[in-house]
Amino acid sequence: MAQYRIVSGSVAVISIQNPPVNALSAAVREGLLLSVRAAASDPLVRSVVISGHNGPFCGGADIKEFGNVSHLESGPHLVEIFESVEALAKPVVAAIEGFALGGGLELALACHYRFGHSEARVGLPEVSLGLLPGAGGSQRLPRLLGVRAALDMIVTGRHVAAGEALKLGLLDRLTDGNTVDAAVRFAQSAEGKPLDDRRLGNRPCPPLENIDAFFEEALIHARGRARGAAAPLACVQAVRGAATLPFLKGMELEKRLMETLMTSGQAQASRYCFFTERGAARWTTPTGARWDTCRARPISTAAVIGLGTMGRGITVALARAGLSVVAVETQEHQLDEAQRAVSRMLKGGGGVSYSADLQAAAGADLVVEAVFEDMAVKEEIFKQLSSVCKPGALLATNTSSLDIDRLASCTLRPEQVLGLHFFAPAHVMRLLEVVSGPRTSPQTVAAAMQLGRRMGKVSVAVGNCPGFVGNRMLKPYLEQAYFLLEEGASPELVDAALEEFGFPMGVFKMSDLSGLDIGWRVRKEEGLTGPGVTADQPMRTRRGRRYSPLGDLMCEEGRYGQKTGRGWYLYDRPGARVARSDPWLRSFLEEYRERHGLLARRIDQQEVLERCLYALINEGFRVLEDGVAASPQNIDAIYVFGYGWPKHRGGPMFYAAQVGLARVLEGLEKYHKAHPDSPHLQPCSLLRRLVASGSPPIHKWSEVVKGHRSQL
Ligand SMILES: CC/C=C\C=C\CC(=O)SCCNC(=O)CCNC(=O)[C@H](O)C(C)(C)COP(=O)(O)OP(=O)(O)OC[C@H]1O[C@@H](n2cnc3c(N)ncnc32)[C@H](O)[C@@H]1OP(=O)(O)O
Repeated sequence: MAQYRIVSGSVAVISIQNPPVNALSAAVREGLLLSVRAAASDPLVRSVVISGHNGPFCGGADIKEFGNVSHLESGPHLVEIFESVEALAKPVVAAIEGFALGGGLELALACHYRFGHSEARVGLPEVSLGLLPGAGGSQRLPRLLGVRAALDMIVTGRHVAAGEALKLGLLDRLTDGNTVDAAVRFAQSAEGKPLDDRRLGNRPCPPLENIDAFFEEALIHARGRARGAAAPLACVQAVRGAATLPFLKGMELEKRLMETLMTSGQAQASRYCFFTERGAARWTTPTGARWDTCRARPISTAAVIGLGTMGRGITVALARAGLSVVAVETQEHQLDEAQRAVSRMLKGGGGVSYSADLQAAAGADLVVEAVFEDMAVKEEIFKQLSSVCKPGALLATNTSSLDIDRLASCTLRPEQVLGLHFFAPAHVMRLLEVVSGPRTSPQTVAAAMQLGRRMGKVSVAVGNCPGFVGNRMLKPYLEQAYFLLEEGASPELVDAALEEFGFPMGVFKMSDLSGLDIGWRVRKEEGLTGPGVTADQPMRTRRGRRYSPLGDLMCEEGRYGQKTGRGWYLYDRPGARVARSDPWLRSFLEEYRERHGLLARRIDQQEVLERCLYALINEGFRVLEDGVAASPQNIDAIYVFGYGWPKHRGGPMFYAAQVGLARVLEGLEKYHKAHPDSPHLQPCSLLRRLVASGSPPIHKWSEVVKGHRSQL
């Protein structure tokens, strides 16, 4: 798995061969070490070039081996191989095309020179796998770039483009031509020259003033980036080692830190996320249609109907994916404003034209309706689109919860109607829920999934039900948060618990950000509040179950969140972002409790987490049972990429498996006993069956789910 050949009489070219990303599997490591030894001992060889076969240099260690200690242990270790490379008495040049990531870049850092193609990118993304660059990267990179630049790359894990890498001094030269040929020529020119100074292990780290203060601040910053995640903190510690210890001592520290991370639940969860992200693309339907057999008609033109915040973001996302887009808004003043906003986001026209007439959608391959959440309005638009649009055009709605099938019924082409549930801001957020109704054709799903990929989204195929997967599961989570306020908690307490768990924002801050009026409108539509509710109905009960009117009361007070400068928190002015505690809210909650005879009790963070998260997870099991999501992995992808679930906790279903299904069941039983009027706390039958069948690992849950009707 490492090809070895001699070119130009004296250059050994070692080529890593392990498609698709030339990962450093046990076989590659074996081949690499043998090749390095062969080059060292062959008197005819005077220099060495290391490259990747067929394009990419190397995507790093083989992540598939990480869960399997015997694979990881077999073959030589990366550290040993890289030491041999660095120690070689002949110049070694890395020829980097495509990407050099993780162990791939660590290999390049062990080489004496680094040549890059101008379109290559390099990085140490281990942190997003819950790890640190554990094969010398945390010690060599600071010696090359200095602590600041190295720490930034290691803690963020970002990919650095070749141009920037050249400026940083990470790459020695760039070429637009054949990188291997250029590296071979250079290697020959370096034959016989001294190498001591080129060995990063020999170099001291460039000095840094106020080391203690610098690393204190770096730790605070790393903690803030991903709350509760261990890897960023370990990265900072390792780089501090590089700045303060001799190379070999630093390597020992790196090894100790890596050993702790490698076996941690967080690394396991992050790795799981890596594969769920990619696995979501492999969709299937109950009719047997599959991602790899179903042909999708390509989409090259699109129309977006409605240019509010969502419509603008969707327009930008489609235009950036290279589609020609017509953006339609029937209200003229809104159209002008939207045009300016979209142009700003696209930094120019970007293939978008504008119209106030729905007829402009006539020639589009795909239409995305993004008007506000009102079924009657959407039905009318779909009726019109059905006659305006060309045959074969796909008609999508960006609704976040309404019935796709009802909209399909307004058209003469129900098999071409689907939901494309984007998340705000639509041009930034990675998640796309691709929602099929019972009549949506597999070709329609295939086209949407392909388009999602073009837009750089994590697209997940889901079935049609109120709220689909993400918002359906969010409902019980929100509901428990409201109940906790009624029982004595404050928004600050609930948010602190969730943020400590790792969410970037607690539920109440999130609600202030997205606007309390959105949920209010949905509840009105569902008949839970508003004019349809008669005065004789108890305020805290709906349809025989506990109901909290807190959100409705807040909206009646005009507290919509950030946009009004007041919500669950107080803001300096409408649109401001910094949330402050609001004494008004405290009195409001006290009066509310008194009015309803509720006794405030002490609530701890554990109860907050268990009530909110277990209720959400329980609904996740119901989603699986109902066949609305194809797998627990798909649910987790939705939560990690659309709802801020911390990656180092894998997603709600993975988290349930990690906590232990029996413990989740026990928790739900306990809370349901205490709150029998809250059906979301009643453990669902799939969870019970999984526990009864011995809590199988997550990849085997589908065997227990089997037999249920798929909605996909
Ligand atoms: C003592 C030291 C011990 C351990 C040291 C560890 C250091 C490391 O190197 S950790 C790994 C660091 N590398 C990465 O994090 C890179 C991860 N990969 C990517 O970011 C991307 O895959 C990519 C390399 C940029 C390529 O992207 P793209 O072209 O979009 O293809 P994908 O769909 O992402 O991937 C294709 C295919 O390859 C699989 N794959 C990718 N990287 C790895 C890998 N490092 N190991 C194993 N497999 C990998 C990926 O899963 C895809 O396969 P599927 O079957 O579709 O899942």
